[in-house]
Amino acid sequence: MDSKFTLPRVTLIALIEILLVKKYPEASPFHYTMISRTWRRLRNKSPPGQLLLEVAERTPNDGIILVQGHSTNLVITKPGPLADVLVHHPYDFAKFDSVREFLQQSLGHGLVVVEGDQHKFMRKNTQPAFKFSQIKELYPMMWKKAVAFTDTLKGEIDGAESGRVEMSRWYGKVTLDIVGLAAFGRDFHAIKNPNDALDMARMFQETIASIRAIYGQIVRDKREAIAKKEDDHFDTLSLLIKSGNFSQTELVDQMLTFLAAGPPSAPNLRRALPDYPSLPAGTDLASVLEHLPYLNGILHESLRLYPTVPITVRVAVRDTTIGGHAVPKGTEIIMSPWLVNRYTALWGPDATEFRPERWATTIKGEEKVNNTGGAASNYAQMTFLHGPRSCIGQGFARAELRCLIAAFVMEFGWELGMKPEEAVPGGVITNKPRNGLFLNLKRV
Ligand code: HEM
Repeated sequence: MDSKFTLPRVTLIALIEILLVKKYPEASPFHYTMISRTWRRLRNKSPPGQLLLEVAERTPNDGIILVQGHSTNLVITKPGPLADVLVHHPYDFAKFDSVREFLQQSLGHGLVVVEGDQHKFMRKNTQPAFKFSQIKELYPMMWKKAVAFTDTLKGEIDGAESGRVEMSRWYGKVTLDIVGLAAFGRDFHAIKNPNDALDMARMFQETIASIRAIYGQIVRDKREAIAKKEDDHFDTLSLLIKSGNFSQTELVDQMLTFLAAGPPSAPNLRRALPDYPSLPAGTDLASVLEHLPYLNGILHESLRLYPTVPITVRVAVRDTTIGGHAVPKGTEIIMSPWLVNRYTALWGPDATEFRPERWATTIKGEEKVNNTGGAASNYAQMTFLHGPRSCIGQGFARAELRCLIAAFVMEFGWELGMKPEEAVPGGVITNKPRNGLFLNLKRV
């Protein structure tokens, strides 16, 4: 990277720097650096967000790094400024029109896409479907699907004691099944029948129009069932219809949004679930799984180090402030869960190490789950963002991952089934295994 700093480049940077300080005198207290847009090219060679992390690690900063390309960008790195953007005045910032237009093609006017008052209204009316008591009700269904997932993996190794399996294909399908049941009360059976006509992952690529038609029908069916009082389900769609706040089109858009968002990872377990795989009547699975320190440590640590959304970008829609500094309308704001989640300033020198034990605290000789991973601020964990534009499905996603990890470790031991250097994250908008994820599974 240092070789990029040739004399003409440094001169240019210095010139831009002077102009910037003139144009934004209030920005002068920022510890800032000038970064050329050519870094974008470099970024493609490393996981999205990695370059921003390297910039932050090299640049002393108080939470905001000014990056000047053809427009002014602020990279937000620390809790105070993150809280300003995400929680204190979130509606001063919006997604880029181009991003929204792109998402709109598949998600219509779903929650991810809308802004301002429309977002406030929709969020308020969608939130009840995702509250804790609601998710608790979904645990047994998620568990059933997690066990079906392990059965499918056993089939993949032809019932043998061990075998090599590409995992990402299957977790996409099982999360689709879980979201299908949770959102519509409908089982797509994607995991059992890879060629099912309702295999949404494939259909998304084929034609959005036909998906909308199918969802339209599902919504109409559900409305009819509710009208005839035949529906007593806890699924999200039932709750949204019953709220009376959404039109037919809005309901279809929300459903598309949830399905697109779904797919994004024992001994104590055996003690906690002695009758595995069955759950004796009355088992409070949510409270069993949420209190296992190591299971939760693995879950939190995986989400921390491999955030599904590595970078998210906003634009200031009015003159505003961040961290006490004036930020003019039009300024671009870059927030990177990849950067923040791995930043030594927030996590210490072992920031990039996978250490599930950081999420457990020993109290009176007993290991208890903690929800900070030892970081001083909640904002050090940005996988689901924070505030009114945070992931509304985060409790749901954690619950489903707890079930999937638990059922998986009850059935299998594993080793990496590919070269370690090939098991790397990639993707442009979302993080996923660049070359698939091959594991050598061994029945336990
Ligand atoms: C590990 C799984 C998941 C991760 C890491 C994740 C992460 C995120 C992130 C980072 C955002 C904010 C995106 C941005 O503003 O740039 C988001 C938004 C959202 N997520 Fe998730 N998500 C996950 C699973 C889910 C699930 C399972 C659902 C629904 C069932 C869901 C529903 C949504 C919705 C509706 C939004 C938009 C919220 C709003 O703008 O008000 N997500 N998610």
